Amino acid sequence: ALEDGLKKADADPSVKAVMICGENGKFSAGADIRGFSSPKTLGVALGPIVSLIESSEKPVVAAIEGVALGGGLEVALGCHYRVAHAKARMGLPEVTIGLLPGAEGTQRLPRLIGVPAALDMITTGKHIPATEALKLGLVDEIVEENTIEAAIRLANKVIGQPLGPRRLSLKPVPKLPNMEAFLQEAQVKVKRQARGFLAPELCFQAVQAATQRPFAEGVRRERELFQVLLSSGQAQALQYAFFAERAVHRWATPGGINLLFIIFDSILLLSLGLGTMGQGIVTSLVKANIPVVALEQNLEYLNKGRKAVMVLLEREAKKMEGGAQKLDFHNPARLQFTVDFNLLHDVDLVIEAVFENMALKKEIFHKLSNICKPGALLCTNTSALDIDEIASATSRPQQVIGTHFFSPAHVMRLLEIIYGRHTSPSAIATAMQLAKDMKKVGVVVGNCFGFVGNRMMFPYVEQAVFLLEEGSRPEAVDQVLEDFGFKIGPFRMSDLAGLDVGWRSRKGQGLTGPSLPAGSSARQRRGQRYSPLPDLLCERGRFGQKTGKGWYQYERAGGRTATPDPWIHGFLSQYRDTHRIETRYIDQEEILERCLFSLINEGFAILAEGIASGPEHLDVIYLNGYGWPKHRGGPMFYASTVGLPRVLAKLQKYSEAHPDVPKLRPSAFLKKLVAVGNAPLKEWMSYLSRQSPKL
Ligand SMILES: CCCCCCCCCCCCC[C@H](O)CC(=O)SCCNC(=O)CCNC(=O)[C@H](O)C(C)(C)COP(=O)(O)OP(=O)(O)OC[C@H]1O[C@@H](n2cnc3c(N)ncnc32)[C@H](O)[C@@H]1OP(=O)(O)O
Repeated sequence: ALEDGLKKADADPSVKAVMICGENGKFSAGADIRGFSSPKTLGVALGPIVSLIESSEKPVVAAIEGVALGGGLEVALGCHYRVAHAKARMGLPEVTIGLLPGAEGTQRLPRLIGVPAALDMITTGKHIPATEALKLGLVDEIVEENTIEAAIRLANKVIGQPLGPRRLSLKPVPKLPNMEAFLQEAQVKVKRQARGFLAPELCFQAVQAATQRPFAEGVRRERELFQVLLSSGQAQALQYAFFAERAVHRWATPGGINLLFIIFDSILLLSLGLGTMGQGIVTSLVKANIPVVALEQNLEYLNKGRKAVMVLLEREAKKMEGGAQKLDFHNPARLQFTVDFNLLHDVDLVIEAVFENMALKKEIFHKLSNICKPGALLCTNTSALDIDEIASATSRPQQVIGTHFFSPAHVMRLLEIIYGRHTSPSAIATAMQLAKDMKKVGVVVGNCFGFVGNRMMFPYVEQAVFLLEEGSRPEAVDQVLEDFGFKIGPFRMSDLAGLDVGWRSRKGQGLTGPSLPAGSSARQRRGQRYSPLPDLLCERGRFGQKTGKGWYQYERAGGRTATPDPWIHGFLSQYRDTHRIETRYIDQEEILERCLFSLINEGFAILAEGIASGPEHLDVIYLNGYGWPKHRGGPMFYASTVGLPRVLAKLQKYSEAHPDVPKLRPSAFLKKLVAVGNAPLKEWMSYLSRQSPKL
């Protein structure tokens, strides 16, 4: 349509200028991402159309409203002038779906805004607001009112002016005094951050080509690099992740109810407990512009919590400086701190974020149930506790729901939303809307120990520790998983989170500590293999970073630089001698497979039990809450790329070698999917004959 329109305009002498805009207040979100997996649509090349726009003999003005992203912004870059609405956003987000701007954007953008700014936009894919675009010179004008009228005004004004200087392909890339050194440094940074993710590096190479070659040759290079990415599995994984994130917004209860109207504007929210999680939750709520009351049990905790929240909010306000939105946190109507439980009468929604202890939570929910107004929704922030048991302490279990935030709660995007046996659809809808307003990804899951994310994490961590017993070292296991793409491996993660957290939970479950029955075997619990290694470290005061020693040693208590610890190596070998464990060399493949396939196996069990409604839900949880490398699409997508028969065969092999480890025993659902001929991921759920009552 663009091509036809331009040709018509060129041929019609009564047309003096052209304005390009989008429909319904949006310029363009770029190419249809679904089209990248269908070879038919790839024949339509956008680059030549952008060139056609640029070569027009009549001035072409882009009127940018809403978004101009990817191919959409590339179209705008072909125009001779760009006018944007003040609320518009622009960006080249192709890198986030595993690609690079493939319609000459990598060659035009550096010519317009310079290499450093272009490189930043193209390698990160960030969206920038119109105000920033104006400062960078990406747009010529921003308007508060009618963008289209403003663009037409500008078009009329420039009729007859020379177009040569407005054609970006004819401009040289602005020089930097130290271009070579700048590029070298930028490449090192991109490589370091990418950890096996191809697109940022190829984006870099495309921009580098703009600095080294004439425009046409740069475009050729851009196309070559685009093709490399297009055929890489990484682009498919990221595009799957894009749609998976949107699919989790669609949820349904067992009765098929999936949406109720929630009016959320005037909600007053109460956050109960101002520990680390509470502080992050309050910060996120203020950022989402939701009026919030923060309640603590005594003044000492309240003042400590208030101080910490203020530090976080000041930091957030700094980050938002220059943007359209301001953080309003000094206004008591938006944020107040109190120890007065009477304020509970007025709130519409409570998020309880006290210590992870069932007795304490039940006591609090009993109190909430008595004080809060009838319609108020009661959310509990828990990472593993039974929602039904917490709800049983109230007279309104239909309004009790789990909201599992991830630490730090003002940074992490994931919010697991856990419904109990009695939770109503409107409670789920409200929690989902809250997630959206907080700019988080809400994923609705069923109620079981550890819910989805932590339940899948347990076998992964368990395998990592078993590997140490059998002969590996913390740094070897971490290295394999970090090479796979995780930001940090399981042992570095455990040191960061604190080994005492798991220790407390295992004591609570009677797996260690005083409640462990006398005469229990050191390495068996309830007939299954158990490793006491983490408990032994805790007994020696090695809690990780906070004590300066854990699976690694640190420069000091609270230090962050992990160094392999010879003490741990000696301790492990003594442990193996004591328990007569034969030490063997464990290769990288076994480390990777045992950790990942046991996690994936649990994922299949979760799907079969109806705890989550599809593999996309599990993948979105892992991508947004557990640092799973985005370019691998999430654990279940990864399993589909490895091939389910291979995953099954490996689990069978490891399970035979370790018959006392139930989490290595292949799930019946995985076996079924292999038996029906390695069903594609999209069809997995159709092979579950009977939906579990949990759905
Ligand atoms: C003028 C362009 C013509 C293109 C011709 C094709 C030629 C092909 C030649 C290749 C040359 C390369 C071209 C270019 O360099 C490559 C690209 O442009 S890749 C695409 C880049 N764009 C993006 O990555 C944008 C992705 N979208 C978003 O960031 C957000 O969706 C949004 C636009 C900011 C809107 O956010 P929200 O308001 O929160 O809404 P949703 O996210 O829920 O989206 C609503 C709905 O729309 C679907 N959707 C959004 N963008 C795309 C897209 N680009 N392709 C397909 N579908 C898209 C989204 O999935 C939602 O639908 P649902 O999944 O809920 O059904």
